[in-house]
Amino acid sequence: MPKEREKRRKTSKEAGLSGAGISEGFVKERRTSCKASEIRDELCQMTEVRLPEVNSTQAQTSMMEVLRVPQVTITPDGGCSHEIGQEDWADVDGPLRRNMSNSSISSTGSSIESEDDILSDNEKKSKGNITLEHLCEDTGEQSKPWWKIETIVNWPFVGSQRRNLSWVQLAGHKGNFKAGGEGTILKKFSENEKLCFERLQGDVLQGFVPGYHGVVERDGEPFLHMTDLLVNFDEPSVMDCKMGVRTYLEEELVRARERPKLRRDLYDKMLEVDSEAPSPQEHLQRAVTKPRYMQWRETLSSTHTLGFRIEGIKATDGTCHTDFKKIRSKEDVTQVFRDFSGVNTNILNSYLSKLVKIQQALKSSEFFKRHEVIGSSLLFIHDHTERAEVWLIDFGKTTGLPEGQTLDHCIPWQEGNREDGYMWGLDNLKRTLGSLTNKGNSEGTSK
Ligand SMILES: O=P(O)(O)O[C@H]1[C@H](O)[C@@H](OP(=O)(O)O)[C@H](OP(=O)(O)O)[C@@H](OP(=O)(O)O)[C@H]1O
Ligand SMILES: Nc1ncnc2c1ncn2[C@@H]1O[C@H](COP(=O)(O)OP(=O)(O)O)[C@@H](O)[C@H]1O
Repeated sequence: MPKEREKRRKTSKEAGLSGAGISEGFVKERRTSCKASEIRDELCQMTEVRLPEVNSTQAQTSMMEVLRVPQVTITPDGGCSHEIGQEDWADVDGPLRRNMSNSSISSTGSSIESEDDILSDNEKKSKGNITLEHLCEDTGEQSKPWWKIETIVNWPFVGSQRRNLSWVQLAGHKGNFKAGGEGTILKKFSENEKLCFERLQGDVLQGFVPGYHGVVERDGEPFLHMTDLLVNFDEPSVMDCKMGVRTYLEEELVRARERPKLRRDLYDKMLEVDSEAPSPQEHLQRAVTKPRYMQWRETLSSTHTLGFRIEGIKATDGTCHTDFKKIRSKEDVTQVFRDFSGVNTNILNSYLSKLVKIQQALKSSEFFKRHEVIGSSLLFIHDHTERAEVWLIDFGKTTGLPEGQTLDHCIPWQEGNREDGYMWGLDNLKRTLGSLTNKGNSEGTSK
């Protein structure tokens, strides 16, 4: 695997409602400077903005979305439409196709993509219940680490460990996880995620992320060894919420401009959801760039409107659902939470108090202050005992800022400021859950 790809191997995620579903502070801030129509026009000029068709009742919300997250459409010539040339076509359909999708704008930041990048979504994306393979022999030893760094931990694997593990993977790429020792899992190595785990040790957020046990090698491949968060639950219900107003790194945008790469797999994924989503040019080239795909996904879902989106759910009946791409409005998101929690107020209150603790920890976290948190998720887990927990997972695209720079995580993103809207999304998530527990809400099934 090319080194660069390992660095940014998708392990991904990230996020940000007020009563009106929109940050009032932000709206006020913009109102003082100019009218919405002027801002829109300005943005449309600065970037190629794709405004969704809206009816009058949606208009204000949609406008605010546009204002909060500028849409930057990357086209193959770096911003302007152009006729697709022979070279581009070769990239899309020819022998270079493998390289094409592994552009410098891929999630991994690699300039050469691996074979799995040309697999279809169904082939490469995990959709729920899986069996984790156990790569460890019962020798009581792990294979000799190839990794020369000192963070490798000799984790004491024991003979009684399970060979295979029924597990739930609601997002991410297939094959990214293996069973670890008792109560642990192995995730495909990413230098970036490793750095984050190391920096999180000792930070106030440590208690809110999976326990980290270092890097281990299995079958010649490095893995991050971490606690399986499902382990103390009995047939858990699980939800993955990807946090933030943006799901791609600024550097991916920059690279896409400098060296745009067309991806047929992302075009195909777009078509599966909405055959009218690609522009005429994109239909012609049968490919889109990754930022274009990611921005389309953000606008289609609640990422832009609420600063978080639902990626996947394992429901109480054991079924898994990952078809939430068009869950966008506050009402739709709330309905998904209603179904997920069964409107059990004990569970909802536990989730809420956990979110409050997470928010407090985030506010004082040095790690959070100094990182652009992209593609990270909050993992909600509860079971029939009404135990309910929330953890932060997936730091594959969480990136440290230059020395001295910090983020607010609430102010709107503008290219260059690296803001991610995580806190705004968390606020909206709390409001969504809170709306289901309001006193006087006859739906509550307090037990
Ligand atoms: O959810 P869908 O619509 O399938 O789109 C996926 C997700 O955004 C992945 O993020 P996550 O893993 O956080 O869910 C992302 O991986 P990155 O996080 O590596 O960017 C994939 O990029 P590619 O792997 O480049 O296709 C992208 O195709
Ligand atoms: N430590 C963990 N414990 C339990 N489940 C986890 C853990 N980490 C990840 N998962 C599961 O795996 C899925 C994908 O995880 P993630 O870290 O986002 O992988 P990727 O980087 O491939 O996107 C999550 O949606 C969740 O279901």
